[in-house]
Amino acid sequence: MINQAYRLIAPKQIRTDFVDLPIDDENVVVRPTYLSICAADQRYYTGSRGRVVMKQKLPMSLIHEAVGEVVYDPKGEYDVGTNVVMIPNTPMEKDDIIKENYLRTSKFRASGFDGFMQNVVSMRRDLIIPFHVESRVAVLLELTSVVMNAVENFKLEAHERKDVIGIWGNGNLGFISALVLKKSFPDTKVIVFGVEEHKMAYFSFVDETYLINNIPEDLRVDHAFECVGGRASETAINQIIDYINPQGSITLMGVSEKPVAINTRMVLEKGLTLLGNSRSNYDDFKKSVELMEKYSDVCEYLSTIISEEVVVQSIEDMHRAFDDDLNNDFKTIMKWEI
Ligand SMILES: NC(=O)C1=CN([C@@H]2O[C@H](COP(=O)(O)OP(=O)(O)OC[C@H]3O[C@@H](n4cnc5c(N)ncnc54)[C@H](OP(=O)(O)O)[C@@H]3O)[C@@H](O)[C@H]2O)C=CC1
Ligand SMILES: O=C(CO)[C@H](O)[C@H](O)COP(=O)(O)O
Ligand SMILES: [Zn+2]
Repeated sequence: MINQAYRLIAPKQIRTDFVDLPIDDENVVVRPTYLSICAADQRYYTGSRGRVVMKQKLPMSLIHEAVGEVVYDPKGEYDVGTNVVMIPNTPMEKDDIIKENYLRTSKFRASGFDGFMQNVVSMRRDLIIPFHVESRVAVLLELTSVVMNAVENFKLEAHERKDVIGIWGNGNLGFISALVLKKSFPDTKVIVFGVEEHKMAYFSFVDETYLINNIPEDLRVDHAFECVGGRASETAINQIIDYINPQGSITLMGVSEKPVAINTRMVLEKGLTLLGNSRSNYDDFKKSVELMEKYSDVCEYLSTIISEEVVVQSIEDMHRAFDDDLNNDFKTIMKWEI
């Protein structure tokens, strides 16, 4: 079967490629319905990954945050029309110790192989999960699963005193991290730190918010989540080091193109633990689906960070979505009608 893949071939240039669609019993054909733009997609779209990496990765369909509906299942396990989330991490082997989203042999959609900007996607049967919430909110499942991965790691590695958790970064990742942490640790005080005052208004469910240039001198957190990324994560991580109690854990999630200089002398002096977190696996998605299906308020809060919904019926609409996204406070989603 011939399929259309909308591939980035150079910064801000998208081409329609006609590709063969693999169909066999191990795959289910899914038609994307909603796609959501991640900062990682923007780094490719705007070409800010640098020439060497761009050359290695392109041409490539973008987007790794997507839901869709089943259009064909050779084994008949899924009814046509079933809403499913598509898991972007594609493990090529099993490992008893290392999580599949960290295995160097795993492939990841829109990071070296085609993402979900396609007419239909042939998905491995073990990489789709049905859901029963609004699709336009369910499209945030991937980002939620990334937080689930990080919170699971935090539960395993951080000491048990969790009176105060600080989240640096009042954007998409910080918002969902705050939401999941409040549900996971209802007795813990969750404080969000950011730059823009107006974005703090979205964080009505957390205990306190502070602008980073107006933090009380004596404020302390037991643990912290860094949800900033880019060059700004250097400032954020060093500020966390200043405000965290000894032997606290710092959950690192922000992606930076360049190495980040941090105050390692104080990391040693306070006996801090740095936890690296990236992407997610099937179980993290399963927990995210259960979270959304169990708590209707979670879906309501998540819908507040959908800044714009762009109906995509042409390549021009795709460009508009990516261009608008650069100025949107939170998430830009695409209603996929091409
Ligand atoms: N580890 C993983 O698997 C994943 C990582 N990410 C990464 O996480 C990072 C954040 O993504 P996302 O939330 O979508 O991005 P956003 O831009 O939505 O959020 C970042 C937020 O941090 C704020 N900020 C900037 N500087 C500071 C600072 N010094 N202290 C506190 N807050 C600050 C920004 O404010 P302002 O906008 O006003 O500057 C913004 O609100 C990115 O690098 C992204 O690639 C995303 C998904 C998965
Ligand atoms: O956004 C993410 C997961 O949701 C990851 O940060 C992203 O996959 C990293 O990929 P790349 O190395 O291609 O930037
Ligand atoms: Zn992402």
